[in-house]
Amino acid sequence: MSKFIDIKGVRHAYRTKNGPLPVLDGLDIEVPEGTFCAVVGPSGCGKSTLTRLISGLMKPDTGAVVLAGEEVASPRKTVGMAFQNPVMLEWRTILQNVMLPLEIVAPRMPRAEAEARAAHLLDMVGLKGFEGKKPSELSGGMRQRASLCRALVHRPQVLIMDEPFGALDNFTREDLWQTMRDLRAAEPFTCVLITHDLRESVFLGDQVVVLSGRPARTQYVLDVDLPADRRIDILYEPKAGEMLHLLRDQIRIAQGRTGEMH
Ligand SMILES: Nc1ncnc2c1ncn2[C@@H]1O[C@H](COP(=O)(O)OP(=O)(O)OP(=O)(O)O)[C@@H](O)[C@H]1O
Repeated sequence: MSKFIDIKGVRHAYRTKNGPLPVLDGLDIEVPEGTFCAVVGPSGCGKSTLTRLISGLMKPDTGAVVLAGEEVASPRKTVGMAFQNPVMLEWRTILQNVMLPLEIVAPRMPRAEAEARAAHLLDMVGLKGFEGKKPSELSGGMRQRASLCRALVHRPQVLIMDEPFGALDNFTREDLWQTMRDLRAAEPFTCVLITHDLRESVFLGDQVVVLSGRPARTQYVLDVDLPADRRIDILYEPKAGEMLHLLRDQIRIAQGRTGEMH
């Protein structure tokens, strides 16, 4: 499969008043089209910086981020983003919030078509009947579902998610993982997910990239050889268990804690 996102030899340092702070140092990630890449690594290693580079909000000092054959040099309209705390506009209904990217990316799309597209996605994530509610009338999990719809409404080339389920309780989080799986099955997209949750990375990922401690390089890449229509139960099976052990060991190495007991 061709690489859709190609991150090659990326190095980056932030300029701070105390001098340069190297954050990424030798990052190589290849994400084939239509696949899901989960990125894990120690706290503060540079994961969010990576999302800024892919979305074109920043350019690396050296190396390149190539998206669909083109080097990313400025912010992209064809990227959808979802974060831990979805910012929803309280004066707009859920349907109107979900439609927002279409107003920016496809301003000529007839309103009825935009509404139908947004309503279809809300239906898919189980929010049929909530289209007319205001964001504050929804639970955190429901708001995150709506935020996923908003990130996907304009059919982005790439969906970037930075800890989108981090603030949710375990059961809601697992529900959302299954929603993600169903959304992908219905409308394939290429995705990069930043997460601290190894179970999440194995359940959702086609590959899991482990970053080293700061400055981060690509330390390890795990191919998640599990069926695409996986169910939560699969996480309790030996194959997934082995992957989770391996990832935990890799995180320990990334944290520089190789000598510790398991
Ligand atoms: N704009 C900035 N200017 C200077 N330093 C920054 C800037 N943004 C991030 N940093 C620093 O760069 C390092 C990496 O930050 P980043 O947010 O990418 O890490 P992260 O892996 O996403 O962190 P976490 O796991 O805690 O979410 C941190 O030490 C952070 O303080």
